[in-house]
Amino acid sequence: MYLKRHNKFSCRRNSTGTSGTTSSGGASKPEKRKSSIALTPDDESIERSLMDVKFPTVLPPNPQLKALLVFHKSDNICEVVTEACHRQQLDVTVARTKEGALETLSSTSEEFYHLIIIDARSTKHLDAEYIARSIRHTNGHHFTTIIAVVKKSFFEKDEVLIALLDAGVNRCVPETTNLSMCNIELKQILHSIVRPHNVMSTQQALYTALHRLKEVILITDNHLRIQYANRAAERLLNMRLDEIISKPLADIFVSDVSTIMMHGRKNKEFDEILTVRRKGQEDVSMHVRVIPVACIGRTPTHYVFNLDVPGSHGDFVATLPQAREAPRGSQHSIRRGSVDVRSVASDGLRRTSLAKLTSLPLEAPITKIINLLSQVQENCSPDEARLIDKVMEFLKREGLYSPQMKEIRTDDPIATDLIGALLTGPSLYSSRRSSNDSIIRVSGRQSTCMPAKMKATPHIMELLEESLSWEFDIFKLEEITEKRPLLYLGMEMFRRFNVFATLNIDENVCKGWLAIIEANYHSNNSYHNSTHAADVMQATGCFLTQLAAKDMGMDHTDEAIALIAAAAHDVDHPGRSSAFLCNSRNTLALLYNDLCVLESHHASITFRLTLSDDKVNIFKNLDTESFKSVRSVVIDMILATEMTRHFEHLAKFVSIFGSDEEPKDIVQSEEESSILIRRMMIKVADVSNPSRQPSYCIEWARRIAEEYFTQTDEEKSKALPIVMPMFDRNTCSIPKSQIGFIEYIIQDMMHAWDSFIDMPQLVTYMQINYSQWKKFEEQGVHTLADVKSKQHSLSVKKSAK
Ligand SMILES: Nc1ncnc2c1ncn2[C@@H]1O[C@@H]2COP(=O)(O)O[C@H]2[C@H]1O
Repeated sequence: MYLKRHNKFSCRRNSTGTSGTTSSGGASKPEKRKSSIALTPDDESIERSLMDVKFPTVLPPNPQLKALLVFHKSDNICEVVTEACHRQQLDVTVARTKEGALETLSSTSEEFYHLIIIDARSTKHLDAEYIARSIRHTNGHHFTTIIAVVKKSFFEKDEVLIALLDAGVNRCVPETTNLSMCNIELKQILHSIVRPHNVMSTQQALYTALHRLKEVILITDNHLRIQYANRAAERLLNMRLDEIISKPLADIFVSDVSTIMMHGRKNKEFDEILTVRRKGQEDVSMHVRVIPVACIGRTPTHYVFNLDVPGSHGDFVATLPQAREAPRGSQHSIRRGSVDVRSVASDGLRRTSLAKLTSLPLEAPITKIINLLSQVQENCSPDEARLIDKVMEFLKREGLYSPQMKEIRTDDPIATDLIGALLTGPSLYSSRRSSNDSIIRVSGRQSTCMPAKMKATPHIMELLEESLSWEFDIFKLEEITEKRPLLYLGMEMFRRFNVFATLNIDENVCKGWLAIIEANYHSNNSYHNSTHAADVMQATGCFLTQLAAKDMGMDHTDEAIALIAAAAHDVDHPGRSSAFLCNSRNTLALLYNDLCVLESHHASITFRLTLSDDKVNIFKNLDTESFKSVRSVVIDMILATEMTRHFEHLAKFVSIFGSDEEPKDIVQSEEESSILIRRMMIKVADVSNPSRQPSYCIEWARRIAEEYFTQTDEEKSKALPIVMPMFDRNTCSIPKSQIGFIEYIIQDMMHAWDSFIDMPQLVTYMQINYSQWKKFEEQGVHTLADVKSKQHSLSVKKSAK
């Protein structure tokens, strides 16, 4: 139990500085109080002189101080302490027991105190040592001042006082019934301990800001020995903090740094391009600004270095790998002891770190411009350089940095064909004239509201028990549901994730929705059919489960949205690519101006179908605002599956979640983070087939190859431009296409997602499949027929076991 006594009005300094007392129960309105440790005349002069110095000193304003008094009863000592606190205008809370005191500081309580005064006169009623130790062990009480009131006689027994100080007490004060002595003692404590603690906590905030800064900051002492380095400095130098601290500055610069001190002695800033030495990496030229700071006396005691990469402006440093001993994999995966994938894939698919993303062929045009400007800046006058700095400031603004694919260079023409077709936008489509046959037959399907008959046989139910396993057999479900896997799996997922309750919707409406969505997938597509949709939904269910298990779970609405988007993300896919639709002047390409043609169509038709009939409208019970927000997230997720922006989505995700820190530590709104996670989740689910177990992976590869070949067949027969000429059923090597797909699209993405979500099986299966494709390639397995016969022999072997 603790008693809270706000004595805000019982004693306060009036405007003339004299003290007056008002009744705490009085109805008078509280005046705005002067801060609790008001600056004394001495303080004010200190503040003035600090204002005069060249560099700002951190003097945060005094907050309203809060004190917790832990006294088991209100005897005369306690009353004197309480009164002294009131005189110093502290906001006082009293606790009578150890439990009461600790309860107010517990993690669930929002209370915090600048000052805690514990009655340590006897251990009979209160164990002051225990209380102090517990406070120090409670998060967020680093800068709390703890005072122990002890018996005068204790000052002869230093072991008692030392034990208290060792437990975290800042000062032991003798008991007194003399109010003015107590008042003076308290004032001294406020000035000499509480106030510095307050300043230190502000400095801690500044250190945190420095640590997060994209620019590199180093602070040295007056002998140019490094005292502080921020995280960007660790990244730049490719060294850990303990390797950097105390190092002479000369060790990290190739350029001569002796002139820095000459400038410093004249209190002058230094501003030049210097070359930095980086451990195990190439040297890099940096724009170095050095500010000398005199903390004591007149000559510089410290130098603050601000290093900036000409051209890439900090973003370069942000994407550098964190200095750490991790020959492969993130610390995250090593910590959890993930499978040694090298042993599985010894043939050379190396585990790449997320930093490899920096070597992806991405370059924003803005980077080129900034590089050119930096070159100009090196040889111009200081005034011109300042102007260029300003220009670069503008150019650094968001939106100008969206990376685009540069030229793709692979050794293999099949990979070049595939990656080019997946990642390039409409400008690269051939402009050759072509037949304008529409291949989309949306009308007729669209208005069909399928009766959602379901017969969940024991066999289906048994299979669905495993529906959240990464090894779930989606092809078996396709077979036993007679090609209606989406309906059955969808209902199971909706049930498991409580979607009926979340959307406040009848199960039958959900059934109807899944049925109409499934009916609008083309069952004659070998790949983009409802089995693919069910597969993506199943992967999404696995990811949602894992996120929840890792305490990163989404809320119920977001889970429902993710499942809905996954189920519908390819609805009415014609089995031809967007490029094909553009080349053939399909109505959809005309409707969407050749931009994100398929994905725009999937999103649009999802809502057209859903809103077409109340019997399938799973959103009908949402209010207008909720519907708007659900709709926008579903659309965003479906559009994220568009592959031309693959690297943009991946790079954004890695830049936020790529380090080993918890996402919450990174300055990014929760909503922005959720968007990145949701996009990445559906993207990974969409192309997770190379990370499924080998027999499924081969089957998916066979299906997508068949679909690509059918497109090429049609392009040939209709004399259309051939989007992927290498995907000719007579000549194409399927293993080669899979090797390229894994190397260029899948690998980095799976590593990034695994590092975030902790599902090492994604990487392990990918490695195994990669090795398998390499082996097939060596064995001369190329065509669909070859792959089919391999599948056959593998399944025969499996059933013989
Ligand atoms: N195993 C695979 N091999 C080659 N391409 C694939 C494979 N899996 C998915 N894709 C492609 O990746 C694309 C992702 O978006 P879509 O589903 O629209 O179309 C998909 C296919 O074109």
